[in-house]
Amino acid sequence: MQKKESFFINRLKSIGFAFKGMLILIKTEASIQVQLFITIVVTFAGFYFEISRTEWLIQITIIGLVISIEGMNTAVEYIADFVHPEYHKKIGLIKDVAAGAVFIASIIAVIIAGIIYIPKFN
Ligand SMILES: Nc1ncnc2c1ncn2[C@@H]1O[C@H](COP(=O)(O)OP(=O)(O)OP(=O)(O)O)[C@@H](O)[C@H]1O
Repeated sequence: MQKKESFFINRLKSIGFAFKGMLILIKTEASIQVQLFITIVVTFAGFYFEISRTEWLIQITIIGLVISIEGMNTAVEYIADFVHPEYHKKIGLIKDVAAGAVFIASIIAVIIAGIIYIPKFN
């Protein structure tokens, strides 16, 4: 019983830490703020163009993917700056690769947006 209680309390604490991390990302990361603005715009677009249930699912999934990877990219930047605050070729490579991951998800997001919304203008 004691063990079970501490398990749930620990899980609740973890959710608290994760929530704190999410707020830090929203408050401090310009790229996350831009992505949240885009999220608001495409959410309005989704209602305006009355996109289908499947289109909503895909739209929400890709938004979640882009913002989540952006968050991981920020974490990689924090680690890189912590372990090696000075300029280093390897740190540049690590940050570029992390940014590249966000870029891949963003390209896919733009393609998905095109597939969903371009036909609505025809
Ligand atoms: N310590 C470093 N050594 C070498 N190159 C670096 C270093 N710090 C940054 N860079 C280069 O500058 C780029 C931008 O790094 P920075 O940490 O400023 O990210 P950012 O512009 O804040 O990215 P984001 O917009 O995703 O938060 C890196 O991708 C890398 O090419």
